[in-house]
Amino acid sequence: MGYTLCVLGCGTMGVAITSGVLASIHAPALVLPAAKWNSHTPGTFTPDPSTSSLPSRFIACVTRPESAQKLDLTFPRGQVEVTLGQNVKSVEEADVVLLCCKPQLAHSILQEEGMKEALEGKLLISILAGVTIAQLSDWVPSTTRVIRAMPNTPCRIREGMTIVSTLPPSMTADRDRTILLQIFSSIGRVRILDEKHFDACTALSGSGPAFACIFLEAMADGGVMMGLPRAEALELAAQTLQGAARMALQPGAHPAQIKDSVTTPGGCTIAGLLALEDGRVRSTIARAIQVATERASELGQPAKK
Ligand SMILES: NC(=O)C1=CN([C@@H]2O[C@H](COP(=O)(O)OP(=O)(O)OC[C@H]3O[C@@H](n4cnc5c(N)ncnc54)[C@H](OP(=O)(O)O)[C@@H]3O)[C@@H](O)[C@H]2O)C=CC1
Ligand SMILES: O=C(O)[C@@H]1CCC=N1
Repeated sequence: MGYTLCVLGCGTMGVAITSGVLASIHAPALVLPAAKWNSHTPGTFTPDPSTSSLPSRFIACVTRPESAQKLDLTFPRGQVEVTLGQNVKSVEEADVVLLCCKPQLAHSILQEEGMKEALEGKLLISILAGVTIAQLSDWVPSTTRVIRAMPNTPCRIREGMTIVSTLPPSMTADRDRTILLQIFSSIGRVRILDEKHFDACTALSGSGPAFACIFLEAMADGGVMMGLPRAEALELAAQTLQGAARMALQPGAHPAQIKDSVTTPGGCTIAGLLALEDGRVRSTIARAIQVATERASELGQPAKK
């Protein structure tokens, strides 16, 4: 069942999702760790190994010629139709619309002349931070099925984490559900959560790659301080974080247990851990998630007077 996906606002995330999905179509046999986690972890979506619920045609919308040129160079030749200032026509030609613009632009884009008609009867998946299903539903025709997803940049390498908002009863067993879950499970791990959790998910997994990279860079800096070459320090830090994260995702694993298993009594790990605790690293990181959640809830909302 082929269908057309229109990426309405194809910037960082539009590219990440489209590239990941294209890779999964063109290398479907590749079983990624994220796909394995999906199939082993209760509550996550187990993907259908076939790619039949993935799009057969992609349209990517932007407004600036330089963005269009960049997309033409980014996507493999002929796999994505890049359109410039043609949102309505692109949505008309699509079956499913993936809204990936900035939160503050959603209202004006969805109010463009002819957009309402173009969206009639279609599935609209929004990845916008802060913009609620209620807001989006107000801006589109009543026949448009609106759902939210919160992916992250690792979707580009098919190691994403995507939260999908709880599906309305009308969507629990139908084609929309299959399409939605197949898209995001083809590019990483997927979990369904109530929309009330979306701002926290935006902060934790949406913004999370940035927070993780601060920690990663700091670890590498420490290595450089102690004489390691920069490139090796970065490799050690990244692979170590990846390994620890993958251990933490094993069934029954707990980060405290992993930490304890590294911590030889009287050894160097406990010395380093105490230095981290002196720097209040846990509350600093947790507060970052809190502040980012609060900020996420403001995005796409009318400015306070
Ligand atoms: N970046 C991230 O890690 C994550 C972002 N998100 C959400 O994803 C959304 C996009 O973020 P991100 O990809 O970082 O943003 P970008 O700025 O990279 O992408 C936005 C895209 O929208 C296009 N655009 C702007 N105006 C219009 C218009 N009128 N019509 C059509 N396209 C338009 C831009 O192209 P041009 O300038 O050429 O018009 C650009 O390609 C945001 O809502 C964000 O909250 C969610 C999860 C993670
Ligand atoms: O910073 C932002 O607002 C977006 C949402 C999550 C990640 N990037």
